[in-house]
Amino acid sequence: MKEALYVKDLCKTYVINKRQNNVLKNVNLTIYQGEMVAVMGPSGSGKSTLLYSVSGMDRPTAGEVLLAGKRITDLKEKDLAQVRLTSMGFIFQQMHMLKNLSIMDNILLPAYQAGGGRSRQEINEFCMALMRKLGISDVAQNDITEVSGGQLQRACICRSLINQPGILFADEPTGALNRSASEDVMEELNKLNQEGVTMMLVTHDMKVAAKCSRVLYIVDGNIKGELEMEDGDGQEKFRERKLNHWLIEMGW
Ligand SMILES: Nc1ncnc2c1ncn2[C@@H]1O[C@H](COP(=O)(O)OP(=O)(O)OP(=O)(O)O)[C@@H](O)[C@H]1O
Repeated sequence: MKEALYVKDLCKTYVINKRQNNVLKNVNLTIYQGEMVAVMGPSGSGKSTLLYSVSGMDRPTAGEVLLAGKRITDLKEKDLAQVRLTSMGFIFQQMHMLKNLSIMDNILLPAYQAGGGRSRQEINEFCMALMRKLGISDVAQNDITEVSGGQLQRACICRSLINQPGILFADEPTGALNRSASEDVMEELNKLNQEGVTMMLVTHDMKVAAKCSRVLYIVDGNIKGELEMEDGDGQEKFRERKLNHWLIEMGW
């Protein structure tokens, strides 16, 4: 299996008023292509910090990160921004969409910014296909205030995929959604994963994590354990029970 993300001895320390807060302490992990990995753990354990540090949204204090075999830890900001734009997709709980643009224009923007070999027509057609796939083509021309939370999150997923990234990072992708919208969004993410999109997502939601192929449990800046979900685990309820037992063992 090919490595999508390789992380070695990753440390992140925040300094506030001369006081050091060692949030990540020598984290090691590998995510293979095609995996869907959930990161769980208590509040303040460093889940979001880990996601931001491995995805180049934030600079780690020490350690190295390889994206599809390429070291990104010491890239200059401009080069790192290009890697983020072209090789990574991001989905957040708070959807960072631009207010004066339509849903479709918000999705298109990163593709126009990235340049590359695709013509505007190719990009537009790809965008339309993504919106059809995620079931939001009928709201393509709506303003971002004229759609539901679930539709907006689907638009964010389209935007995260517009540059065909090697890996998707998501921080509480269903955190702002009600149960039914959350289930729909997870179904879409699962489908994308089955089509080969690699994902790393932070979640507090057991139902969300139970749909992933592997779960990492982080405590106080270290990965305390990991649970592999076997294909044969099949049934949703069975997976949830298996995860629940394991989380209790982890001290959740
Ligand atoms: N930009 C920052 N500057 C200083 N400290 C920060 C910053 N971001 C996070 N921290 C601190 O790092 C620690 C871990 O925060 P982080 O957001 O990674 O935790 P988390 O596990 O994602 O928590 P939650 O589940 O509550 O979202 C916390 O003590 C937090 O206060």
